[in-house]
Amino acid sequence: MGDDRALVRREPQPQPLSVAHPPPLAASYNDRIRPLLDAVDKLRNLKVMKEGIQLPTIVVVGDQSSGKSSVLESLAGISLPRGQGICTRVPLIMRLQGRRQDEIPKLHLEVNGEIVHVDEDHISDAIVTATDVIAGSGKGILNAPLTLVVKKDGVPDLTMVDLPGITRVPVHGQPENIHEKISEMIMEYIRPEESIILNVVSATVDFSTCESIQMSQMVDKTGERTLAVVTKADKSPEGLQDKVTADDVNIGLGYVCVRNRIGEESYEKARMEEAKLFETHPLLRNIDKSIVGVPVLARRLTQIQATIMGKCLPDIVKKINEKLNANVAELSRMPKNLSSVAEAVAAFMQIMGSAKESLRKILLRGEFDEYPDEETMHCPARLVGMLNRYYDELQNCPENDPRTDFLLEELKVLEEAEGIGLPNFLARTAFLTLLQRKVKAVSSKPLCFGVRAWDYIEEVVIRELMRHSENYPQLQSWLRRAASNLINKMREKTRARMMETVEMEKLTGYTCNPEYLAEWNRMMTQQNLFMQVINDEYRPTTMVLEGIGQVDVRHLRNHKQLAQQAFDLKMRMTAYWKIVLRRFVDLMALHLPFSVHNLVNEEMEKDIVGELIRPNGSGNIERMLEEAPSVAGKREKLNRSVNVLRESAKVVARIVDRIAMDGDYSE
Ligand SMILES: Nc1nc2c(ncn2[C@@H]2O[C@H](COP(=O)(O)OP(=O)(O)OP(=O)(O)O)[C@@H](O)[C@H]2O)c(=O)[nH]1
Repeated sequence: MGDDRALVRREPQPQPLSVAHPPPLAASYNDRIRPLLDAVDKLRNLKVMKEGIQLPTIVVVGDQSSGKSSVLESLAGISLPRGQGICTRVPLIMRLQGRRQDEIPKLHLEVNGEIVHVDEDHISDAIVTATDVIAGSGKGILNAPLTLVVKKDGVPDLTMVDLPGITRVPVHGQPENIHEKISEMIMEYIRPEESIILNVVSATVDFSTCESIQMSQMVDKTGERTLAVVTKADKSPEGLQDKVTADDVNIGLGYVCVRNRIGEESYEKARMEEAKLFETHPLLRNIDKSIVGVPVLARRLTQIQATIMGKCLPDIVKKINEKLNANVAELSRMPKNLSSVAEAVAAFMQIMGSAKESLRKILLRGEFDEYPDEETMHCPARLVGMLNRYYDELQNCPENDPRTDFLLEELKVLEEAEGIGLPNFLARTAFLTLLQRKVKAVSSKPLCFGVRAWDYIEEVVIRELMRHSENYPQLQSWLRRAASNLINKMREKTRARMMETVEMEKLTGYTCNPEYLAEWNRMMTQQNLFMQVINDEYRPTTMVLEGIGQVDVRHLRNHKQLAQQAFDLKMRMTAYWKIVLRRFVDLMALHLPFSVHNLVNEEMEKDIVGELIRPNGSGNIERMLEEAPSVAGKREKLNRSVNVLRESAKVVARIVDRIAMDGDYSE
């Protein structure tokens, strides 16, 4: 943008005079704070915020016509654009710097990296022109800041960001979603903890209905970083004192009531009128003098600014260093350009090697230092959780509830298995028949569990392979497919193993676990009581049996003869069934780590590397030789970011040294 555009002639304006005589703060204080402000401004110019490092910032917000521009004009002693609709269409970073009285004021704008010098009379037009350059000449808004530097006698050393005023109804030419876009922009600026919110509200409205107040309450509930400037005290003096004392809207940093310049008044006249108003007006003169007037506002802002800077600086230094180290480390991990097939194969083997090592750590050894906060990657613990749920599912299978129709099934099986023999001799076939039915009822569960477990392992394996191959995106879809095929094979092996287990359990009832006999004996001690209940017609028929729960045995009074044997059969099966279920779970608990071990240590290499290098392969090795544009882009971005952070680290190092020499800045 050229100077000629900024220097559009207009009617001469009344000469803006300094905001306060004498200057609001002692010169020595300004001398001390200036370097800190310069350092933060330099960091802002370096766009360190794009690196995710927040800077302490005073953000000016307010509803439309709240008097936002007038407050900024009062502080800077210059004229800002005014007009219909929104004038501020881009964030305006205002850097105010005090000068000696004998120095001539200097103003310039920084537009898209270019400096445009301008004089006080034409600053308003220059801002309008610069805004058009940045955001186009329509009525739209854009989150691309414009910087205005004002070096002038009597202005406080302050940097503030002025944002578009909140408007509800779009005027002609404004986009329909203007309200949403402005709100988004405001929220982005006021959300960081490092931002101080300067909320401009008019004395003529109820504060609780102000949208800017409602927005700042969303991000600063206690109000500890919100300061309210109440404008138009002259227009609506009634009840103002009560409003600011009651503090219904939780403004933690307090209120400052002001009366801005009206019409074409000079700034000096405006300050005199303001002082007179708060001295003499019957409704305003009793408001505490520490919360009225533009000079007080200037002093409060510089103090707050110094405090927040002192508070944030150590954190900024820490974050810059952390980010710099992380980016340098990431740059060093970026792949070199590969120039031959041999180099590509070596690079691929390295990917496989490091992925395998990570998988050994995560899946087998349970070391999750790479994912301390991600529970899904704490694999052994997740697998144990899955096994526990699997055991619960097996135990709670409704078909195998021992209480439903207590002993009826046993009776039926015993009747069918009856042969010529001694009456108390328990037929083996009866036991096996029952066992087969029970195993059949749960037989789908081991298979489903196998599928679930491998789904989870697949997620982890693919995630690790993708992480280790992120520098070769051209390989990733093939690698994902190859890993998926391999896991399918593993899943199939587990399925075959589980089917075999189910069949084995159906065929033979055996255990060497002494727990079986101990449990059966314990439960059989209830047999006498059970038979008494069956035989004595007058006894209540519900009873609680250990290992079974509460049962009703009324229906068994018609089967007195076989009931005793059926009871025995039930107790054997109950004791044995626990062993069978544990065997299902234990076997899976041994099978899975063994399979994962094989997968990581043998199958992965055999399968995936084998496929990669087989003759007439898919050409993946050749593809590795061409660097993916996304990787080249990433390298460039990292280099840029490292440069910005190195430069920023130098800026903060200088200021930290200076603070060490001068002492605390926030006094
Ligand atoms: N009487 C009086 N009028 C004021 C005061 N402050 C601002 N005004 C007037 O209120 C109107 C709106 O003020 P602006 O400073 O343009 O308000 P704004 O919030 O920047 O407005 P938009 O840019 O439209 O959002 C103007 O006519 C100002 O002259 C004040 O303290 N007293």
